[in-house]
Amino acid sequence: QTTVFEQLGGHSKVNEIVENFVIEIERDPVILAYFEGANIDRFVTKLSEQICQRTGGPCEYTGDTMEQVHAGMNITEADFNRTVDLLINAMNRADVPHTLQNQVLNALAPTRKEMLYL
Ligand code: HEM
Repeated sequence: QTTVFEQLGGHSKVNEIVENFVIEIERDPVILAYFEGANIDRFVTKLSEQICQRTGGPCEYTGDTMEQVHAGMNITEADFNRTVDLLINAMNRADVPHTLQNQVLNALAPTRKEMLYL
């Protein structure tokens, strides 16, 4: 059976989603505020790895834990949901079909409880 990663179309589509996601973040003043001082190149690399790994692709996530990364940001539920909306916009702009979008979101959903209100 094929993985979600394969159904997406592999690395190039994951990279396209993440690049679009960064553009969406840059357009959203509320979420952009969290990224002041962040290393965007590193964010792109590590998030791509993580999406690849969690969707069943041939990658190993080499970044810090979700708790470590997001600690001190005090991310609210509303801002978490707002960020998910930006990711959905990014996937729409990358022409990812909706059923597949849901599978990507399901693959990332477990991270939610690892970063809220830390
Ligand atoms: C779908 C949920 C999310 C996932 C899977 C995720 C994943 C990641 C990953 C993989 C990194 C890079 C880790 C590293 O550098 O080792 C990162 C960094 C970051 N994330 Fe998230 N994230 C999520 C949601 C959020 C939300 C909701 C916010 C804020 C509203 C946020 C703010 C940040 C910031 C500011 C950084 C950069 C930290 C720095 O470079 O100092 N993330 N995230």
